[in-house]
Amino acid sequence: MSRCGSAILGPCRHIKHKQQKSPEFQITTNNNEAGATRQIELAKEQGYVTGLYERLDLLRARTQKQLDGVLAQGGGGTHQNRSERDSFAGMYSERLARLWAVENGLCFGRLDLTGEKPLYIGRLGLSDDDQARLLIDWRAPVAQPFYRATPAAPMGVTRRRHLQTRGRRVIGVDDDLLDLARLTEADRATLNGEAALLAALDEKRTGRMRDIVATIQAEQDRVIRSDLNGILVVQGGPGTGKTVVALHRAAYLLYTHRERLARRGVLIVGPNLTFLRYIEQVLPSLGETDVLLSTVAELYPGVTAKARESAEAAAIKGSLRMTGVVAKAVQDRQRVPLRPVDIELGRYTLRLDQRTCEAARNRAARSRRPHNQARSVFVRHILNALAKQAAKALGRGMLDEGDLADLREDLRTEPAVKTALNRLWPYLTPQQLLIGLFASHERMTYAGLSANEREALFRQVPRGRGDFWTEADVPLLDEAAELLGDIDPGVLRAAALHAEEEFAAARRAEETERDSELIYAREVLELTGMSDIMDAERFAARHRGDDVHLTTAERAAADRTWAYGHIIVDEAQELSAMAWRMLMRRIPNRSMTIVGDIAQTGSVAGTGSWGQVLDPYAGGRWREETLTVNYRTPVELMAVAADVLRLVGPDLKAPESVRETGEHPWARRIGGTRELGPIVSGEIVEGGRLVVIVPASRAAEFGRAVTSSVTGAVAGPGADALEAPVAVLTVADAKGLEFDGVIVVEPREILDESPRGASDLYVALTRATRRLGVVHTGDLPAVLSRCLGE
Ligand SMILES: Nc1ncnc2c1ncn2[C@@H]1O[C@H](COP(=O)(O)OP(=O)(O)OP(=O)(O)O)[C@@H](O)[C@H]1O
Repeated sequence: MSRCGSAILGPCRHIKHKQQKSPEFQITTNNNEAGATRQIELAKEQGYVTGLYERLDLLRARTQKQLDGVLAQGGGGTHQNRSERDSFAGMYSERLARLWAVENGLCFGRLDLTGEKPLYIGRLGLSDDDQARLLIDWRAPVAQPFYRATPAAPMGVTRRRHLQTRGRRVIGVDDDLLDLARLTEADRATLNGEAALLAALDEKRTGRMRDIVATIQAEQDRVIRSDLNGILVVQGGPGTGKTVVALHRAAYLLYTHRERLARRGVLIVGPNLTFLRYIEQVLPSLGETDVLLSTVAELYPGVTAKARESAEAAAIKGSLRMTGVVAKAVQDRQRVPLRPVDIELGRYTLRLDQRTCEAARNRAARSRRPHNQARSVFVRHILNALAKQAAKALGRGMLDEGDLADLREDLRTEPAVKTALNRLWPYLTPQQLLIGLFASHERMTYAGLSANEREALFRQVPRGRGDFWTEADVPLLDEAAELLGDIDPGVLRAAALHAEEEFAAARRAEETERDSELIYAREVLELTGMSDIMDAERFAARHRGDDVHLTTAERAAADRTWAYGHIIVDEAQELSAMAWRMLMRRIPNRSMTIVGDIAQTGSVAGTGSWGQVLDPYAGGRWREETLTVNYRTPVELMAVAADVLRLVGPDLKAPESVRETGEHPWARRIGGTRELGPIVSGEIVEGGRLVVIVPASRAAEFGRAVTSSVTGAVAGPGADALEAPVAVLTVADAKGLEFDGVIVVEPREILDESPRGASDLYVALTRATRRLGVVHTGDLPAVLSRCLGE
């Protein structure tokens, strides 16, 4: 027992810690007879499981044959024939993928029910040719008692058996006896209620999250099977299974509402790419592949938001006030010129005065259409005025409507008129709008940003197509897209044809014109950029129906206006108000699962309460479930973290750890960075994963110190960080992840470097499944000294 820890074990869960078994589960026999009975049970289960795999092989062979048959028909025939073949081929491929996905752990449980044949529970449902049930899908309603039955409420279950398998071999059975009156001597030989869970929790970490289908706990099962409709918030401390439960919920919802969700798709939003990598194998292992995993940074099609920026800039951009700023920035681009605009047309000069421009602008604004669509109203008004002037100039006096229409058309294609119209009311992509805004103090002032805000947000116009966009820009691009509306693909294509011409014009402009003109020229280039053209092509292709081969997730990812069937948000406390606004646009039916922990909020733009985030969209109509048991962090380590949690909020309650390991956390004072390497080397977990969590402001320095002295160590986020034996990460990068061992470096600096420093330190201290160490140069922060002090 640690100095600080105490064995706080779960409330009324059916599986408890080994040393804390409830009397019902403490029946064990250790003699030879029991060993023999156990072997007999194993052999029986092996027989059944072998039969299931034979059935699975048969179904795979049959489905493969059906798929081969369809593919052998080739690509000929009518459009209808082709489309039917495509959909059959899609259906068989999908079924085949599902049958292959369940190879590992096909069957993991058995339910013995009063007066009925046992039910075997597994990753999918199987029946024989006479439709007799062989295996029940874990998501089916009849499988529910496997996760929910307790001795107090057995739900008709007399025994719940966990089958441990390796490949196709049954290597162990592990029983919960729920109806003790029916206990036989043979039953007593295989009792070991909590073994399956503890075995799963004790395994070394591989850098990838595993599914928990065999050991879902009752409070988690309630969340997984909660109704599809409405917003469900799952609040829970670190390690309570929020992520893993959210993923199983996705699989459950797809199974239960397959048709609805297959059409509209499910989106899972995670905090960063490393995290998505960490969880990406869970759903495929449950046989579900057509789900879109994304970060907020990737939610705007065609934009890769990789650039970094200050926390201050991100916080400004995350605030709801930016809706007004973006709206003003659009207005700013609907200019009324300060002086009349002269348009040279050969021998004639036409003049656009301010009154005409203002009238055209007001008419366009009154149309209430987005900027790019309202442009046609503006253009019509201006062309009318110019046509009348031109008629006069040509000495043609009174013209009828037909003649005027011809004149308007001639003027529309005149380059000088086009240039004038583009300046007065340009077609704008969201990218152009924001690039122009952040590159100009004048525009930012007009949009309502203060001097300090302008200072934080100012960015030069990008020179190339390098990393320009940040994660916090993405909701702003989305906001701008709403206000600007689409640009007609025809216009974009025409613009592309003139790209070369415009490139030259832009270069000339760059040489001769003032700053704002330069920006304008660059924007023209952006407007004619290939990425926009490709999007337009894809858009057109989708409308022609050419995109049938895309999965729902792929189609959804390419379409900013896609409305999903369900959205799951993980680490949801980190999202800014603007990010929520963007997400809510993608889920008009508000069917959402939001998982997170308010105590772990690290982002300055993140949230301090679920009501604050959700009430504007759901008006109080959302429900909350709480997860209370920590499956990751052992008792000994959680005692350290609990002290820090009190710093986050004196009333916050740490989750109860399910395990004790007997391994005590340690703290070591060092003289300098040089000493870090040997300490890290000494903590490497053979065959497991170790993370060194460092203050963000010194990530590069500590990264170098560790990677230069520890073989195989990597610094910074990414797939390598998950796979390497040692990774050096900041708290933000380690959020949501877990490791066998954790070393937290300079906790004082982590506390001090952000207004949410206490939450950050809490997150850092709760990443370990087994070992925790703290390394510091100065004094240990007081909050750690109770458990780690001398
Ligand atoms: N019922 C269970 N059976 C086996 N393992 C479980 C179970 N529930 C949770 N776990 C394991 O506990 C660990 C923590 O789960 P998870 O990462 O989902 O927690 P979390 O609440 O999202 O944590 P955090 O808030 O710190 O990100 C994971 O390894 C997960 O697989």
